[in-house]
Amino acid sequence: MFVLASPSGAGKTSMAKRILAEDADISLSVSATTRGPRVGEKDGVDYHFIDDAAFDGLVESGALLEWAHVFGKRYGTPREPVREALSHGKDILFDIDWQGTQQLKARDSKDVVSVYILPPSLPELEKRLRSRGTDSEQVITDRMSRAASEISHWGEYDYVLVNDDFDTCLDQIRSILRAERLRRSRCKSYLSEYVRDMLAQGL
Ligand SMILES: Nc1nc2c(ncn2[C@@H]2O[C@H](COP(=O)(O)OP(=O)(O)O)[C@@H](O)[C@H]2O)c(=O)[nH]1
Ligand SMILES: Nc1ncnc2c1ncn2[C@@H]1O[C@H](COP(=O)(O)OP(=O)(O)O)[C@@H](O)[C@H]1O
Repeated sequence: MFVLASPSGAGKTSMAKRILAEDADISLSVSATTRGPRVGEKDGVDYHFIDDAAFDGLVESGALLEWAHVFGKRYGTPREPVREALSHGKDILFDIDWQGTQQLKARDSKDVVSVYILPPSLPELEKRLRSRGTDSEQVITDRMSRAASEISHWGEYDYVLVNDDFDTCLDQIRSILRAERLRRSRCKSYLSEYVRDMLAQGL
């Protein structure tokens, strides 16, 4: 379970899209949300856009692995696609906030790798929110007013990157994925067989 988090506008969704496009071994956990779609966002691809009643239904039936209030809306991770991906040995990428990250880690901290993406500066963060061209002035002001409290959670993450140059940051994310996939604990059964066969073959 690979988590990318950041204050709104720092670039996590753009990074996630590039990783998902180039790496067939990782898929996106598509969250459910009560916020409306932005221009260009597709239902079922970027989010499952649902109303409050439908969200209540998901919470009550236990269909969400975690959920949280963010910017006055609700966002949550459907449980089943995560179980399905993990059962097939696939990695899964989460674009979720610090509350969701804490909930995932509380469930299974060993299998969660978390990355926090910082902006180079607050003015640059605001510039990116504006340049994205998807949010009203009110939404941008609201997100900027919460940036400092969002950023205060950076110390809870395994890796912390500064997204100044896009390609440098993307490459750092790729490196983290590559290294984490090589962790002994994740290759244990394969390595046990490999070492057993190698030793059995002798000199
Ligand atoms: N806990 C939790 N947070 C989520 C989920 N989906 C999205 N978020 C977070 O909600 C926040 C707002 O997301 P969004 O409205 O897409 O705005 P953006 O961050 O500016 O792209 C971001 O911090 C997301 O990472 C989820 O399923 N669970
Ligand atoms: N390193 C970067 N330099 C300049 N602009 C960037 C960089 N990374 C992302 N952006 C732009 O900033 C805006 C916000 O990025 P986005 O991925 O939507 O952020 P988030 O998902 O964290 O809210 C987008 O227009 C994106 O193209």
